[in-house]
Amino acid sequence: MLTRASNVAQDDALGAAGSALLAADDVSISFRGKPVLETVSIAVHEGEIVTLIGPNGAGKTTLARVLLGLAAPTSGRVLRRSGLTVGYVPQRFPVERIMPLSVQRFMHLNTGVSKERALECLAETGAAALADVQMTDLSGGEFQRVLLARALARDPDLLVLDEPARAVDFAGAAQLYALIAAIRARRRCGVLLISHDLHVVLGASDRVVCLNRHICCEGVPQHVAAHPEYMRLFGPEAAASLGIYGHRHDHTHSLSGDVCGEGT
Ligand SMILES: Nc1ncnc2c1ncn2[C@@H]1O[C@H](COP(=O)(O)OP(=O)(O)OP(=O)(O)O)[C@@H](O)[C@H]1O
Repeated sequence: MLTRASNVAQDDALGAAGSALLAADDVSISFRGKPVLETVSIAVHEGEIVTLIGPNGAGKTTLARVLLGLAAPTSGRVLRRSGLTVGYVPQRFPVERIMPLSVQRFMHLNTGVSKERALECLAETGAAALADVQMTDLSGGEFQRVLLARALARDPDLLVLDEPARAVDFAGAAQLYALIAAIRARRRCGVLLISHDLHVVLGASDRVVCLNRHICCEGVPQHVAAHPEYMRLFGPEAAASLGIYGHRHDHTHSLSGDVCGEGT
């Protein structure tokens, strides 16, 4: 359940950020006097996948939390489209190991989602067969699909996914990002992704924002991959490898990741 920071404006001031669903405007935040974000502006629009990348400790999760109203910025504003529904999958989601909890029960826990809706959303993320499995028995990739299904059950306008491919191998990460791209194509929701899996995730992104306390560079993946600031942060090898994986979004994907249509 989201709480709202006092300076989240739910108003028409989004004009400043165009048709954004959610935007940060010159946001700064410090913890115990240590600056973590400095004058950061970012916006996520309907139907686009924006990926936030940056080294460990760059402030990515903090920025997501500020955008969601879970942390109050020291200065700057967060602007949210009126009535916006957000599905948030945080980086860590501890599941009580002592208490038995099936996937089906987890889907209902504090959500008020019906059994049918829960099963529909599990099917959408390819996790329908897991409904009776215990949460503690899920693999890393299965766990992420269940978390994603739970976020989708809110019928969100915007998905915020913090490191969804953490604890997932390379092939599993590619499948997961194909799934996220397919969900975006079907639902036309906005997606804010936080990731370290640069060469997989950049191919699934419309826009990349490279953060290291401040925004170092941003733009379409190819632009960011060639940017000197990106190369400085991640090294020329990382930048070169992106050329192999970059693709234009001129098609959509099925749940299995297969190309299944033209023109997203
Ligand atoms: N509530 C807090 N109190 C104090 N310091 C914090 C708090 N939240 C975050 N920080 C600090 O802010 C910095 C940025 O953390 P954050 O988790 O946003 O980075 P990140 O880019 O998401 O990192 P990672 O890629 O390792 O997950 C870190 O130095 C972290 O210790």
